[in-house]
Amino acid sequence: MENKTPAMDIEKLGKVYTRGKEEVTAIQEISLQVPEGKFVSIVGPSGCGKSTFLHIVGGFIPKTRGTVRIRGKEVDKPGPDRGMMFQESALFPWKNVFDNVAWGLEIQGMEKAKRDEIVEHYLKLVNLWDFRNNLPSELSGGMKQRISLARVLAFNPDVLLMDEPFGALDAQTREKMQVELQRIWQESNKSVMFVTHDIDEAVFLSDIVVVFSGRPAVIKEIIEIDFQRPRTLDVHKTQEFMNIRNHIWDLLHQEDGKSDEEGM
Ligand SMILES: Nc1ncnc2c1ncn2[C@@H]1O[C@H](COP(=O)(O)OP(=O)(O)OP(=O)(O)O)[C@@H](O)[C@H]1O
Repeated sequence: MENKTPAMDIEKLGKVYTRGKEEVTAIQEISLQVPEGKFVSIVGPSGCGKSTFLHIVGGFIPKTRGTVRIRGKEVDKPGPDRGMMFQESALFPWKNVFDNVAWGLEIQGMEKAKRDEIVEHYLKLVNLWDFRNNLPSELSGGMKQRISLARVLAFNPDVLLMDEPFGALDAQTREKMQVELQRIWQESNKSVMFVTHDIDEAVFLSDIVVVFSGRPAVIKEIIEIDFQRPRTLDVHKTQEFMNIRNHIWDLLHQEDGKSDEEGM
């Protein structure tokens, strides 16, 4: 059997937060392997530890136990091999779209000609090249998130970590962004770990959906989604999609109250 190094390899990860004298176990123990090029979503009850998990993989917060490897290399702090995207776009309001995407490359010391070429490539990939001279305030929420995505991709990270990136968008824009993200992901060929509250979003986008239990998080189930790509929004109407969605819904509702009660 082929034995390829996974893009992300999380082994026996545990996280305990300390609040004064109190200890909060956010993650009991999670092991997860994300194969190269796959799109993996994480869903789970509110407060179960999804963001904590993603931020540990990103190296933004320290783990208590376990190991995180990106393409076989152990990591415990942020690095250019991991690109992170959040719910809010965090663009510089005083810089135009082009300069927002160029910024990270500029501080890396990349020469201008090369930088300009990369920025043009990614702004075209997210279909916003015509808006390169606009300020973020002149753009819609969906456009801002596409620029954030262009900015992250411009760094050419090995893996993309996304924490509810469409959480602040209206339902229709959100669906359009899912279709766009699928296209961009297929063209860029990255491995993705995507945290969402939205079951439909997870099923539509993913090769694999990982369902977390209530806090402290463990993996409740790993579900493979094998609808053909590229998927269109019509896939929502198929019986198979509805069956998977209902199954995940049942798994999450078995967990009702567990995280919130303890997490208050
Ligand atoms: N800095 C912190 N200090 C102490 N406890 C924390 C800290 N950050 C998160 N927690 C606790 O850890 C648990 C998991 O939080 P986390 O934000 O990872 O969950 P989540 O599943 O992403 O939540 P949501 O779905 O609501 O976004 C919660 O009980 C939260 O209160």
